Formats: sequence, structure tokens, C-alpha cells
Amino acid sequence: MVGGQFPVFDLGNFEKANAAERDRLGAEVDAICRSTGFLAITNHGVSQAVIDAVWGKAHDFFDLPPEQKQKSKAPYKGYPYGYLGPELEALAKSRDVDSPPDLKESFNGGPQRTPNGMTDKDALAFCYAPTIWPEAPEGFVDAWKAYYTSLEDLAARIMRLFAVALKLPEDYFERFIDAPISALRALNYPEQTVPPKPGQLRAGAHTDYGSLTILLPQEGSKGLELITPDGNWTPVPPVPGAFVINIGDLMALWTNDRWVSTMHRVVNPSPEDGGMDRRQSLAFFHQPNWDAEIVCLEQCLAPGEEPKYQPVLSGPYLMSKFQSTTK
Ligand SMILES: O=C(O)CCC(=O)C(=O)O
Ligand SMILES: [Fe+2]
Repeated sequence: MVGGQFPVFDLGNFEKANAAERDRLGAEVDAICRSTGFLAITNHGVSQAVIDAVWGKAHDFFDLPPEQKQKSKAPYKGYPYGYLGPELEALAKSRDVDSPPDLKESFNGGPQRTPNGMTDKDALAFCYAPTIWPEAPEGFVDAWKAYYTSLEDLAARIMRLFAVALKLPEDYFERFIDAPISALRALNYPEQTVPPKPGQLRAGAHTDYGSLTILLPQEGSKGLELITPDGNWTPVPPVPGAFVINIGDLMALWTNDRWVSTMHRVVNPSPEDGGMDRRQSLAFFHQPNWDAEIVCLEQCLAPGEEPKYQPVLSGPYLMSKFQSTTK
């Protein structure tokens, strides 16, 4: 990690800085993304009222009896939105690692509108599939949509920062993200009253599939860990008032692995740390347009160097990764 400390980046400060200062701050972000790809973002401008509202509604939703939550369940395996009950997903399987299912439940919602003229069958059946909204708690849908909208905007601002960090024109990524297929996921890791199975975690080791993830872990919570460049698991500390950002596979692909899509996981609570404690988080997975073709950036290739990966299409890549985890 940069300087051994978890990096904290002031986004508002970057946005009002002059060009030279932005380049300097961009270089800092480049260094972070080359080493771990995880940083905390402060001064992000997202309204605290919007955050508190979705946080509270998600908490109330997870408190409902199981039969009520099941009313908004994803209708079949591999369906991306709605309620995904306990032990239905194993994130480690996205890396072809067999593992018991993760000890969590989630509620998932997709893009708020389908672009005009979208006819791709897979796109319509997968990322533009309807979100199965819960009837309760009251106000859930409005709170969800407000947070989703705020985070889509924040993600676009962070993509501008990333463009500066990569010495690209600041609006370079805009054409790839003007009809994004991002998903918001509210996660609940229930109190653990029975011991986990061997190898069973709250979230198995994985990388995220998109451009970037904006995570809001429960204040003061533990459990999220990342792999450092020297191969050790290390905790991601909660930073009050900040979002935790991590880059996903598509940034690694764009940059020919100059930036790392770092493996991370959520471990079970230890008895000293409150043992069975419940944990909550919100994860916004920013994902470029369904048909955005992610091709290695020339700027990231040394003269004569070949791209390590074949280009991928954002939507189909996401779909295949997601579906591999719910088999
Ligand atoms: O809940 C967390 O803190 C992280 C979850 C995560 O990494 C994921 O769902 O991709
Ligand atoms: Fe993740």
C-alpha cells in the first residue's frame, strides 16, 4: 500500500484544482492503482441524507421475515436483480475456485432505464431485466433510486479522475459510460450462529468485474480484506465519511495490467471482534455500456509490446462472470 497507509483521496479538492495540480494528484492515483487499486474517497459530494435513507431502508428490508423478503426474490438462478437469499452465491467461483456459498444475502437493482433502440436479447434479458422491488419497507424504492443516481454520477466523476491519472483526455471514458449498466447491491452478512463450513467466508476471494466499485461498508465494521502486491491479506480499514473505491477487471484490461483489479474478500468475524456480529454494506458496481468494447489502451503499451488480453464487451463479460457465481 502507498506509504503503508490506506490511501485517502479528496475528490472535491481534485475537481477544483488547476491543471498542474490535477496532473500531480492524478499521478498519485496512478501509483495507488498500480499497487492495490483500493482507495478511500472523501469530499465526494454525495448527500448524507441520501446515504442515510438507503442505508436505513436496506437495514429494515433485511430485518423482515424471510418469507416476506422472498416475495422479491430473483425468479431464477442467474437472474441478476431482486433479493438473493442466504447462501446462493459463491464469489470465488468467478475465478473458477470451487467453494461453499458465501454467508450473506443481498438485494440487487439494475439500471433505471433501457436506452432507446436497445434490441440485444441478452442485454434485455440480463442487465435490463426488471428489478423485483420489495413492497416493504415503505420508501425503499425512492431511497434506492436516489442513491443509485448519486453513485452513477460519482462513478462518472471518478472515471474523469482515472482518465487524468492515465494521462488521457479527461473525458476519454465518457463514450464508454454514457449508457452504463451499473448495479447496486445492498449486502447483509447475518449474525453467525453456527460455525462456517470449511473454506466458507462472508464473501469468497474475487475481483470485481467492471470498471470500478464504490463500496460503503458499515461504519466501524471489519472483515473486508485485500491482497497486497506481496501477496498478504490485509484489512481495508473503514474511513469515516468516505467511500471505498476499488477498480475492477475492465480497468486492468484497459491498462494491460498496469492497474490491478485486486483480489478481495470478506472474512468471518473472529470471537474477539464481536464474534457473530451482523455486517452491512452497499456496493455500487460501475459497468460501462453493454456494447462498450474494452481494448487495451495504446498509452499502456511500451513500444513493441502486445496486449495481454483479447478485447471484451462490457455486458457479455459481466453476464458470464455473474452467472458463474450462482451455479
Ligand atoms: O461487503 C463488502 O465489504 C465487500 C463486498 C464485495 O466485495 C462484493 O460484493 O463484491
Ligand atoms: Fe467485490
